Amino acid sequence: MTYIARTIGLTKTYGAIEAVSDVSMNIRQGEIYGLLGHNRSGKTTLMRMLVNLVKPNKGEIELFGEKLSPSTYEILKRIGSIIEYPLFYDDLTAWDNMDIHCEYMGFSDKKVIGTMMEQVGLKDIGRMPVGEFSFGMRQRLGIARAMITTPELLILDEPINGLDPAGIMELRDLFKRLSSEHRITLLISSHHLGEIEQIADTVGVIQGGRLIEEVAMERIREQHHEYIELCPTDIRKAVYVIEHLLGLSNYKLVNEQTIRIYDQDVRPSILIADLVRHDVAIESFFKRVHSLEEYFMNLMKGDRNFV
Ligand SMILES: Nc1ncnc2c1ncn2[C@@H]1O[C@H](COP(=O)(O)OP(=O)(O)OP(=O)(O)O)[C@@H](O)[C@H]1O
Repeated sequence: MTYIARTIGLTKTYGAIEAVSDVSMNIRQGEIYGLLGHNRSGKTTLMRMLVNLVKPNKGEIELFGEKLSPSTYEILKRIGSIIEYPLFYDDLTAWDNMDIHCEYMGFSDKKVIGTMMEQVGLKDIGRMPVGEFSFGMRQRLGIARAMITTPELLILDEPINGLDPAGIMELRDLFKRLSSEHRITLLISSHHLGEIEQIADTVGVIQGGRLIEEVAMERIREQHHEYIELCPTDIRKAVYVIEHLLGLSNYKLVNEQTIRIYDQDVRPSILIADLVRHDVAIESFFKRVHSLEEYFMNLMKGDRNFV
């Protein structure tokens, strides 16, 4: 397993506040890692430590397999980040802003500006002053700027905050493209469960500075699919009919009264009709939809700050 970034027991305190508490996170190469947590849960502090803007009190950070130290410089060039609100010279065009940034970075290949502007969908409006940009356009320009050095890891703190639905959709597509077409690893923080759920391959849930969960979305989806639960009057007969006459094999006996059917293409009304047709009476029945939201809500113990 190749990890592009790892933290081991990372802790940062500000006076009496433990902003980040014993966090061990693992970001795999090429994935979109969603860091989910409500306000003041420690997301920004964690990200700032990853790029050496804040020094941890305890713990270690490994980037591209190398241990980060206060004097690390070279490996940080392989990372692009927007951790603060991206600032630009508003009177200058997007293109000029990018150009100035290239000079500042000592980066000579300006052709790359065009490529980056195209990737974030701003090529045609590169000559427009940034002051006339919408919030979403500024965010995209910020991402283009963070990508100018073609980073392998892109760290974005709450990039969709304040965007309208169209802007959110555009950024979501951009993130997916950066990950799938350009093989860039992304670490994205958000307090929007729905957003993280849609884009992330791995989700890290941070609460009160602690990483309380780190899990592949695929695993959560596998574990939380829907099922039909029914209590027939004669469970043996019901099992016989379900297995031999209806050909369903993905079921489980929960106890002596209850059966759960996990086959996803079974329509409840048709199942009941089929069972009744084979003389199996049903005493109770319900369809369970265990949503991802429910999973995370349980994890956060009903923390309603998530939307
Ligand atoms: N420079 C600082 N000095 C003192 N306390 C700080 C500092 N930076 C962060 N904190 C505190 O650390 C905790 C975590 O803050 P952090 O900004 O990392 O959380 P966050 O999840 O990014 O929240 P938000 O989305 O509101 O920025 C908060 O209680 C915050 O007040």
